[in-house]
Order: sequence, then C-alpha cells, then structure tokens
Amino acid sequence: MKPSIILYKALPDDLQQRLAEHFTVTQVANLKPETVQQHAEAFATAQGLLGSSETVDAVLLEKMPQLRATSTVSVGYDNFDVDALNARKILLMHTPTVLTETVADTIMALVLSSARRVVEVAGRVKAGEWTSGIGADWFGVDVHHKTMGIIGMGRIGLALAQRAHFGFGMPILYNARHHHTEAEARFQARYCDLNTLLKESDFVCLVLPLTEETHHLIGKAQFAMMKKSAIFVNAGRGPVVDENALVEALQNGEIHAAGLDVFEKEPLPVDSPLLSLPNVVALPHIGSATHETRYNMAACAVDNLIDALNGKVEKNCVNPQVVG
Ligand SMILES: NC(=O)c1ccc[n+]([C@@H]2O[C@H](COP(=O)([O-])OP(=O)(O)OC[C@H]3O[C@@H](n4cnc5c(N)ncnc54)[C@H](O)[C@@H]3O)[C@@H](O)[C@H]2O)c1
Ligand SMILES: O=C(O)[C@H](O)CO
Repeated sequence: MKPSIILYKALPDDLQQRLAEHFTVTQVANLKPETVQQHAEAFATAQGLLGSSETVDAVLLEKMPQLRATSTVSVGYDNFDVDALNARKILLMHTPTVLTETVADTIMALVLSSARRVVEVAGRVKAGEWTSGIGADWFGVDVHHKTMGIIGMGRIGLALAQRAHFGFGMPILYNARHHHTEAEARFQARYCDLNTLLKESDFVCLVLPLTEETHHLIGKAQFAMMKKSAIFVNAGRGPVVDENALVEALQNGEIHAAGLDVFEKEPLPVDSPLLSLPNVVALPHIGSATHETRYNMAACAVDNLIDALNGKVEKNCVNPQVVG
C-alpha cells in the first residue's frame, strides 16, 4: 500500500502526478486547526507532509502520529519546530541551491532600485511629472565600486558577492559565523565583525536565516552605526530586523534608504509606515519567485519527500541525524 501524505500547496500537474505515483495524496488548503479537524482521518494516518509557509509546530504534530517526513518548498525553515520534529525523529527536507541564483538576482534588484530610485521615479513618470529636463531631485546614488557588506555569507551571500564583485567592481565585506575561504579567494571578500561591517559599508545586505540568535540582530544601535548614506537591504527574514527601529532610522535620516523583500509581519500591513516612505522599495517576498525557480523548488520538494520516505537523506535534509 502506498504511504499517505498531506499536500498543503498547489503544485504543477506533472508534479502532482509524480506524487500520486508514490503516495495516496490528500490535498488541503492550509494547516489551520479547522482544516486539520475537517481532514482529521487523513492527518492521523499521514506519513508525509509537503507544502510551504505554514507553521508546523508541536500542536500540529500531535494530530499526525504517523508522520515520518516533512518537505518544505523553501530553503528557510524557521516556521518549523525543529526540536519537536527531532524529538519524534521526523525528517525535515528543504530546497537549498535551486533558488540561490534567483534570490541573489532579487537582492541586486533591490540594491539597484533603491540606489537609483527606480520605483519612485518611474512612478513620477507615470504620474505625468516628466514635463521638462530632469534636475537633481530625480538623481540617485552610484552602486558600482561602492562597498557592499554581506551579513550571512552562505549560498545566497556567495552568489550576491559574485555579482557585486565581477558585475559592479564592489569591494566586499562580510560577517558570518565562520571565515569563508571561497569568498575570500574568488571575490577578495574581507571578513569583519558586525560593527565594522555596519560602519564601513555603503550597502548593508542581510541574508541570514531567522533563529533565536538572529532575531532582532539589527536594531536601533546597529542602524546608528551605519553611514548616513547607507542603503539597507533585507532578503533574509523580516524578524532579523527590529522594524520599528528601521522605520525610525529611515524617518530620522540615520540611513539613506532601504530595499526590503521580507517583513516582521507578512503580508506587510497596509498601514505600515514603511509604505509611506519614498526611500523604501518594498517587495512581497519574491526572492525566489520566478516561474523557473518556483517550479524547480517544487520539483525538488517532491523528490525530497520521496527520498525521505525511502530513508534517503544524503542531500537537502536539515536533520539527517534522526535516522539510524
Ligand atoms: N527573500 C526570499 O525569498 C528568500 C529566499 C531564500 C532564502 N531566504 C532566506 O535566506 C536565508 C539564507 O539562505 P542560504 O541558502 O544562503 O542559507 P545558508 O545556510 O547557505 O546561509 C546562511 C548563512 O548565515 C550564516 N549565519 C547563521 N547565523 C548567523 C549569525 N548569527 N551570524 C552570522 N552569520 C550567521 C550561516 O553560517 C550561513 O553562512 C534562508 O535561511 C532564508 O531565511 C529568503
Ligand atoms: O526560504 C525561502 O525559500 C524563501 O523565503 C521562500 O519562502
């Protein structure tokens, strides 16, 4: 008999078919308590769980006593209670690598659009304000050859450094838990402590996961250390930044501008002060959102679940130690 799984995300038809070849699939809209109750029998017997963005905590796991593997269509897994999964020896699979280059492209888009005020001035053109030669009130600031500081030199940080170094001639500073010899050798990236990075960078780019350690890592004191001309970019996770402190730093001119793909609360509330600041480019968490990459992530998550339920955890597994 095929193992049963819960699918809580719409997938392309061919991937849905691939899942159905291996598993008995129950598709649900989300993992809200009402949904779980409505499909109680399917949750009670499911050995696998596949989807993205929803919270998977100890309360949900209690409803899934047979669960052996979860597969998220994302690289970040801060929405999972990993300790609770480990305690039950449930595997957690994720999708690193397939999205790295696309997310690095998005970060460069934020760097360029916030520095050159692309969104703001394009809006002025559409509003009919381009009626004569433009003056300095339409100008931005240069990106090329400015110093880029990268906080979190992992897969995406490295792909960002490559773009900034080879494409824009930017000196790279980075902060991470360990020295990154590849980044140092290929891009002459210079390791520095967080405070030095904040003080010396023209662009401060955050690509950190959300953990207990990184929660509100960047707050009032950190914005105060940045240059007044600094542009702050966050494409890691919203809660790594104290958003009230960010708003204050932007309003008080402590930093020049911000490019943001992630927020403390998503979707960003429509009354967020960030939305009324002209020096903010706000995106709806689209780091990996291209047709190609979202397909590849979904395909990777499907393969990951098939592998995990067959005991294969050589790649893309967050907690391989739970088997054996
Ligand atoms: N905006 C988006 O759509 C989007 C897309 C993909 C990933 N992300 C986020 O980006 C994160 C990074 O992805 P990745 O594939 O590069 O992961 P990764 O694991 O390769 O890199 C993360 C890096 O952060 C470092 N790090 C962790 N804690 C740190 C700390 N306290 N101080 C300094 N460095 C620390 C790690 O050592 C690692 O080098 C993901 O966890 C996710 O939250 C966002
Ligand atoms: O972590 C990721 O893969 C992205 O943020 C999408 O959720």
